[in-house]
Amino acid sequence: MDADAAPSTPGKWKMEKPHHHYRHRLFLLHRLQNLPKLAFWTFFAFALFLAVFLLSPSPRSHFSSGSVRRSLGVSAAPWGGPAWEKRVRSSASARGVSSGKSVLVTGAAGFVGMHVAAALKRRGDGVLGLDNFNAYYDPALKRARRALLDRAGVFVVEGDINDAALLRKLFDVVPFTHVVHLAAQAGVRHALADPGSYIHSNVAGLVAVLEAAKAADPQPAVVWASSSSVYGLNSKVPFSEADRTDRPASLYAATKKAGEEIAHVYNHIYGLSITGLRFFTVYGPWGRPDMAYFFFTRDILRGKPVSIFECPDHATVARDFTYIDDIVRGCVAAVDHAGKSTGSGGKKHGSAPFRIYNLGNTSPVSVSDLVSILEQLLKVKAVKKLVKMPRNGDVQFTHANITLAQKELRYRPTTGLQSGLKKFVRWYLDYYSSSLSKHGSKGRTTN
Ligand SMILES: O=C(O)[C@H]1O[C@H](OP(=O)(O)OP(=O)(O)OC[C@H]2O[C@@H](n3ccc(=O)[nH]c3=O)[C@H](O)[C@@H]2O)[C@H](O)[C@@H](O)[C@@H]1O
Repeated sequence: MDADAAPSTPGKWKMEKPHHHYRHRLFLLHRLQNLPKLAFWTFFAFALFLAVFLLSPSPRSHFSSGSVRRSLGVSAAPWGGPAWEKRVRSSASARGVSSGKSVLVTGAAGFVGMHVAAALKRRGDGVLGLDNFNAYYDPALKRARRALLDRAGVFVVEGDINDAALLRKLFDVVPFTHVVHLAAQAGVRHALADPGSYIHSNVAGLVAVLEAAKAADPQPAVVWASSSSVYGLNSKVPFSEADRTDRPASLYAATKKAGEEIAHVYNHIYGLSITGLRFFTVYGPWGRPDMAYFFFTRDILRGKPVSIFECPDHATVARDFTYIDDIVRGCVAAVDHAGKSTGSGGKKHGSAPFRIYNLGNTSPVSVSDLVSILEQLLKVKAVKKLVKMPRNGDVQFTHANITLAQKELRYRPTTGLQSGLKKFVRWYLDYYSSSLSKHGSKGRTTN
């Protein structure tokens, strides 16, 4: 017996007795007598295995959970074929004498994804988008963002980041230099309702993307979206990258924190260059309808009450709201400063950059001030309800220290909340009213 395999509590196993070849012969005899039975059970086990194999999902959906996909309303679009590959290649090809970057943007039909993809394309990079168009919020808004990218020359492939075969195919067709990974299950409070979707997208999905990047030749550099929410219950302000992030207040935050640790592993083992960006409450035109500034605007216009959270001691709840154009500049700078991955064939050949930056605005504004600005811009008085902050994963306060991003990325936010919201409101009125006139009273929904 292997000494290491022995139990630590003596007397639980009986030591083997001698004369074991005599017992072995008896055992063989017994087996021979039972041969018909044995054949039956072998056949039965094989049939069972075959049935399970045939009924199980194909390897294409290896990482995906069918129920999660269905609950999110994700539809798998067909992909592949010479015409599709041609479109993928052409979208991902850098134009003229640009830096020659070829970037895969995941979550390209999302808020930040659309803006980043458009900005990279504008300056001449090749850009391919990927998005699963799930129904977490109005997919029509995502399709409108896709139409905008389409006009800009960016093809958005419809597919899930958990589809390992699709990712492999994309890397086979295009030697991407960079991946900007923005696909995620966002929203702090929704994690109470659908925890599985956060694990599916932010943990399993991130691993699927890093697996594809690690296996690609050449390996791309990866820039991805973490979140200010990783600071959780940290009370030291402003939040610096070196501060504690081991006390998340929501499952969303926990999955983003897990993502940072997972990213470290892929950098350490496979030599992937990885930059994590901690976004602070990003807002602006083409934003997300699940965010407070967005649905406050809708509710104020409809005369519906808006709930303003406050802490039990009446302390204000505040956010370091950051305008989308500032975030886009931060993302593009992160791409340009990413440095190279060093691995090939799944092996690391030297150390590669591993970085984390805060991208915030550095001036927190209370939620009640946010509502006042909206009232003034919309010229409508809000019906305000002060509500004790529910225990839903929200934290009281966020405030970014951006010294590191300033130094290394030359990141300098320039838009204050008042002027940023002005641009958002202009877009909102235009987007929803033009839709109203096009589609009659049904209009666009902002769910
Ligand atoms: O910074 C981030 O990393 C996160 O920013 C936002 O999360 P959050 O800051 O909670 O943004 P909102 O959901 O728009 O909430 C903004 C503020 O309004 C408050 N709020 C929200 C809803 C409500 O009904 N009333 C209310 O006062 C929240 O407590 C929060 O202080 C995004 O939703 C996350 O996806 C993102 O990762």
